[in-house]
Amino acid sequence: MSDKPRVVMIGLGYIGLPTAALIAKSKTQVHGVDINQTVVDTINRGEIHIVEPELDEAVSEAVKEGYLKASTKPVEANTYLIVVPTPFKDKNEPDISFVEAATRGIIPLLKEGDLYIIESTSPIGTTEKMMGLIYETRPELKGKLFIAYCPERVLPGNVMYELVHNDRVIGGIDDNSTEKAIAFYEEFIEGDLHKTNARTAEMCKLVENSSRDVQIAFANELSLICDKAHINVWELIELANKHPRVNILQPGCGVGGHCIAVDPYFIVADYPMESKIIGTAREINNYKSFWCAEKVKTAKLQFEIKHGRKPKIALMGLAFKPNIDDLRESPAKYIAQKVLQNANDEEYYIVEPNIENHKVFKLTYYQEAIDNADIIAFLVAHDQFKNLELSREKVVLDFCGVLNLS
Ligand SMILES: NC(=O)C1=CN([C@@H]2O[C@H](COP(=O)(O)OP(=O)(O)OC[C@H]3O[C@@H](n4cnc5c(N)ncnc54)[C@H](O)[C@@H]3O)[C@@H](O)[C@H]2O)C=CC1
Ligand SMILES: CC(=O)N[C@@H]1[C@@H](OP(=O)(O)OP(=O)(O)OC[C@H]2O[C@@H](n3ccc(=O)[nH]c3=O)[C@H](O)[C@@H]2O)O[C@H](C(=O)O)[C@@H](O)[C@@H]1O
Repeated sequence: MSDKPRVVMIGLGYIGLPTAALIAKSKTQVHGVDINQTVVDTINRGEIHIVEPELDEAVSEAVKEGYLKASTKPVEANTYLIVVPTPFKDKNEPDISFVEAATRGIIPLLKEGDLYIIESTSPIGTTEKMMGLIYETRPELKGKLFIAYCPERVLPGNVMYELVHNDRVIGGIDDNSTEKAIAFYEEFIEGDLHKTNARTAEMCKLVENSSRDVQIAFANELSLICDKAHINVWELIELANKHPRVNILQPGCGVGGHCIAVDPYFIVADYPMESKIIGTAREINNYKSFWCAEKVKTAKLQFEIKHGRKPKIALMGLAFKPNIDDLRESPAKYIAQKVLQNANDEEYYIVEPNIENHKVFKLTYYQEAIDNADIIAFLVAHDQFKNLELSREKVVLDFCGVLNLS
């Protein structure tokens, strides 16, 4: 067993578990903590509870070699990483209660010289707040701990690669904390490690995702304008992007996932007067989902008037983005819920090729839906939906450009 610092990783989800496995790979003993007993048991069997390429081998090896163990309670270590959820509450206010609970859980274990790092996406000032909480409970440790914030930037689906190769931004509550955290990450990260302070690092994460949200909002706004102007928005963007300094993103049926659709609110909640573009981008991206649902309803009515019968409608995709099975904050799911409200289930085919069963939606195989539907609404540009043969009689609503991008 190694003499390197023992690490406690609190939160063993989409980010905490891959990170724990990566640290364990460098022969550092990692103690993973999760409040979910099923998660803990699964990991201790060397198995995983989430879908992420290459994670199963990494966890199985780390557990087999004895470098990764999980439990529901933290143990004494030298380094503590907080990687728990940071959702939002009503009125789009950030909820840091998980970070606080995780921090409270380790306060009794802390000793002089320990390193405490928050990786959870957090509103500005969270690291300072947690420092306050720690020193309020353990005043004898004041100034004797290293405290830092280091946001995670990995893209789901490519986590094992990006964990190692992405650059990281590391901000301590003082220079010594930053240096100590850099020395820790240097052990297993190959990307460049950029030094800053905790508040800037917190803001940096929020800004990265807000920037993407704003850029997608621009594309979604264009799609609304182009719909009225009878211009193919996909062709338009492709042409505009031929300019050497223009790079417009793709419109879709809204922005989903528990990061880009959430994190910008962490800025807006604290700085509502100053964050006009960020707030408006959120509104545009949310509105785009509503607009798509209304388009489906209108197409249905028009069909009924024209043909004197109710159409069969296929909703293609439920996930929050292409080729994944994650439905968190999914605009496609929102649209499906919206159009199914007060509708007869029999009128709809719901298709999600990355999921076998869903507890609310009855799922249909995509080819069956395509063959039998009168109206086909593409909500997510899954690979399976590309290059499909569609009869000319069908009404096609391509909200995600899957037919144009094929
Ligand atoms: N999933 C992603 O793509 C990315 C997520 N992030 C951020 O990383 C943080 C974690 O996200 P995920 O790993 O996706 O969340 P997750 O929901 O997959 O996992 C979090 C885990 O923490 C556990 N947990 C909650 N409270 C706890 C506590 N007090 N003690 C111990 N365990 C506790 C939960 O049971 C869960 O297993 C969030 O702040 C998120 O915004 C950042 C970059 C990418
Ligand atoms: C700045 C950035 O690229 N952040 C990444 C993002 O991951 P996520 O999977 O949520 O991002 P994404 O692929 O842009 O998808 C978000 C949403 O935006 C939509 N989307 C994306 C690109 C585009 O041109 N048009 C569009 O409509 C997607 O369909 C999806 O609904 O958020 C992650 C996070 O913070 O959890 C972060 O680690 C990732 O690096």
